[in-house]
Amino acid sequence: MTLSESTAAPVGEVVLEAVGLTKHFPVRRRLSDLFSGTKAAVHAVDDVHLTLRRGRVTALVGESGSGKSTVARLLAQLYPRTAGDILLHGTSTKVHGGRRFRTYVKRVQLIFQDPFGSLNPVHTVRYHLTRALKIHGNAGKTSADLEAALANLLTRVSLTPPERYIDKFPHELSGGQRQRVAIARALGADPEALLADEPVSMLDVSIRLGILNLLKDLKDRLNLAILYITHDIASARYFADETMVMYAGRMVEGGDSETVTQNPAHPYTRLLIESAPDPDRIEGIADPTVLDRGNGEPPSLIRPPAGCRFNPRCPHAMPRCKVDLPPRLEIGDRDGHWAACWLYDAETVAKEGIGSAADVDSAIPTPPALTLTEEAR
Ligand SMILES: Nc1ncnc2c1ncn2[C@@H]1O[C@H](COP(=O)(O)OP(=O)(O)OP(=O)(O)O)[C@@H](O)[C@H]1O
Repeated sequence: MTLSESTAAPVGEVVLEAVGLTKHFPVRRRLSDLFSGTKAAVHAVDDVHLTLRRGRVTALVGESGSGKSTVARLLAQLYPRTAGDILLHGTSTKVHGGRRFRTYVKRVQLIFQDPFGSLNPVHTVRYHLTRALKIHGNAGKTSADLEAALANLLTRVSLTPPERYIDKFPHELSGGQRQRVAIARALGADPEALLADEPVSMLDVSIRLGILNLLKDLKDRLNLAILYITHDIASARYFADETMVMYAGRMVEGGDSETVTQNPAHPYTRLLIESAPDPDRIEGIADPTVLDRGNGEPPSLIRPPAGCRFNPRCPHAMPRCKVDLPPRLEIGDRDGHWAACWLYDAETVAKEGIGSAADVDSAIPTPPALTLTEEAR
């Protein structure tokens, strides 16, 4: 088997789309819920729209609990969705295990954050990769084909020479090498899309950039569509073509990565960037006053706030923000840059007059240029 290097599909071709994707996890009912007839649920993901294209990385950024991993698991069809749709090459897909699931995961592969947990400690690299190749029909017909395919996979993730790694057990490898094996296993399916859920967050800081560079190389050579999930918005600027920001289960801003990270529009994105570790700030840690200005904690997802979910923390909240959910509004600086924020609706601002987008610029100045954090280096 040879991996389909730079396959014939054009760069930018849409592979996977989330359309109004929603996931509510039911929570155990209390006695009072029984009497009131309410069904409590964690609103983990609400009305998410995103598009993954060949040869492009889309970053999904947000703080812990914002729903990023749930989006990845929904796209991987590991969870049934509450509402919305997942389109693979424009066709609605809903699979529950079995052959249809296998056909789906051949095209869409998930890489987990923990390379320790995702590889079985009692099996060698050879076992893990052979299994992936066989399951997805890429092992060839002869043992020589299989050996060539195994060597090809290990070479593709820069574990060379392959014979040095092929018979090792996971515990004999470093964290970075294990993550490379996990990526090679995903490539064994010869997929079109990779869903990378915080692929470097559990790795030693010194090897993170190597794994991100590997994914970038795979994107280019194999023309893969990559979803890169991270809480580190600086690495999104470095690695992703497009960045989407999530807050409390909803998308709040999106656009090309350079614009979203250098000219963020949504007050939440600005706070996220200001609170990102920055080597230029004292000891490289976040300025504690920054998030204070944002007023505390993310909201309960069992009873999320009405209107914009960021309104209780937003220093610029207007009365309408507490009532009406803001739609995606074009910012106008770059094609495709949008924010779900009433500050970009001239009519609302004129009527409620509390703080226009221009006022936000002076109150929360556009943060300084983001550099790749020490963490991601
Ligand atoms: N199986 C589940 N049952 C109930 N609630 C869940 C389940 N999985 C996730 N949640 C809740 O859904 C919300 C979103 O979680 P999710 O893991 O998707 O966020 P995240 O942004 O990926 O966070 P992290 O970066 O910490 O992984 C959280 O409130 C979480 O507690």
